[in-house]
Amino acid sequence: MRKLVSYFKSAEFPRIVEVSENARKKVRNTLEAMDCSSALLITGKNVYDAVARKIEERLEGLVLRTVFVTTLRLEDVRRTEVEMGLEEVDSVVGVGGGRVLDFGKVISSELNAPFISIPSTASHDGIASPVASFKENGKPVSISTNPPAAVLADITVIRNSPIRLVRSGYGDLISNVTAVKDWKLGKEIKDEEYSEVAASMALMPANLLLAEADRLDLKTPSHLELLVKGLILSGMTISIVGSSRPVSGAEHKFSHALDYLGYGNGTHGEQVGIGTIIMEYFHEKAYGVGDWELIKSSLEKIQAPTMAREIGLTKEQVIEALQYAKRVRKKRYTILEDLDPSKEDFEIALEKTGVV
Ligand SMILES: NC(=O)C1=CN([C@@H]2O[C@H](COP(=O)(O)OP(=O)(O)OC[C@H]3O[C@@H](n4cnc5c(N)ncnc54)[C@H](OP(=O)(O)O)[C@@H]3O)[C@@H](O)[C@H]2O)C=CC1
Ligand SMILES: O=C(CO)COP(=O)(O)O
Ligand SMILES: [Zn+2]
Repeated sequence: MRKLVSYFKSAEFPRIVEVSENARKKVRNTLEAMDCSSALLITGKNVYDAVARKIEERLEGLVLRTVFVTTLRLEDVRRTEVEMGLEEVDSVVGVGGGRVLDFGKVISSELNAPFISIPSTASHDGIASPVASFKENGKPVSISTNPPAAVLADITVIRNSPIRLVRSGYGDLISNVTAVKDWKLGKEIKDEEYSEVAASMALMPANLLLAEADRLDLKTPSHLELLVKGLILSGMTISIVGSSRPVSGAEHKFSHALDYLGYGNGTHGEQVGIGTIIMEYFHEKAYGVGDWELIKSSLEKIQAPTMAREIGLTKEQVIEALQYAKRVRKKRYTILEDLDPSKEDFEIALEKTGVV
C-alpha cells in the first residue's frame, strides 16, 4: 500500500515575499528585521553594473564581502568558503539571474545563514525554490537547499533586464502544464503521491498566462508582476512536495538532455518552452487532453522561440535529445515513459508541431 505522505509537515517557505516596483529598496530593512549585520553579497559582473552596485551602497556597513559568480560549479562555492576563512557572515544576499541565485542558495545553506533572493530577471522558477541546478562534468545536477528566507522581486529591475530572459521565464512557467499532466500520469499509473494544492499552485498561473498571451506585454509592470508571482508560486510548490515534480516533467527532461549533450544555444526557459509544445502534442494525441497549438501560439505571441533552429538546433539534434531524455531521471514517470515514442513518432511530432 502507498505510504501516507504529509506534504506541508516539513515544508519551509520564504518568510518575506515582496513583488513591487521598489522591492530592492527594502533590502536593508529586510536584513535588519532578521537581525543580520554581516552579509555576503553574491552577484554577477553585468548585474553588478546594472543594479547590484546600488544595492551594495544601500547595504553600506552590512556587506562583509562581495563575490562575483562567473562559473557555477560546486568547487566555486567551496573556493569562496575557503577564501572567507574565519570571516563570519550571518546572511547571504544574492542579486542576479539563475546562476547567482543558485550559488547563493547553496552557500547560504552550507553556512546555515538566511538567503535574500533578489532576482535581477525572471528567467525561471528558481527565484523562490529550494533547489539549485549545477553542472558537474557537464551533467546537470539538482541540489536541495533551504528556500530563500526572503524574496525581493523588483519589477523595475526585472523590466530593464534582457527581454530574452523574461520571455524564457514565460516558457518555464507554462511548462507546468505538461509537468502536471505527467504528474497525474504518475499518480494514475504508478500510484505516485500527488498533491492537489501543489498541482493547482503550479497550474493556475500557467493557465492564466497562457490565456492572457494575446494581451500580454512583458514590459508592462502589472503583466510582469503576474509572471514573477507565477514563478514564485511555482518555486513554492517544490517546497511543498520536496521535489520539482509539479513544475518539471518530460519537457524538462528534454531540456536537461540538450544541456547534457551540449546542443544549441537556448536558455533553460526557451528549451523547456519548445519541449512543452512537443510533450503537449503527445498528451493530446494519446489522451485527447491538451492543446499544443495554444502552447505554441502563446510562445509566438510573446516572441519566444518555437522552432528548433531559433535556438541553434538541427532536427537530428532534437531527435537525439528526445531519445536521450528518456534516460534522464528515469524514476520520474512522464509521457515519454508512458508512450515510449519511437524515432518515427518523434519525427512525426516535430513535423506536425512545426518545431523542425
Ligand atoms: N534553481 C532552479 O530551480 C533553476 C535553475 N536554473 C539554472 O539557472 C541558470 C540560468 O539562469 P538565467 O537567469 O537564465 O541565466 P544567468 O544567471 O546565466 O544570466 C544570464 C545572463 O544575463 C545577465 N543578467 C541577468 N540579469 C540581468 C540584468 N538585470 N541586467 C543585465 N544583465 C543581466 C547575467 O549577468 P551576469 O554575468 O552578471 O550574471 C548573465 O550574463 C542555469 O545555471 C540553470 O541551470 C534553471 C532553472 C531552474
Ligand atoms: O527547472 C526546474 C523547474 O522549473 C527545476 O527542475 P529540475 O529539478 O528538473 O532541474
Ligand atoms: Zn525549469
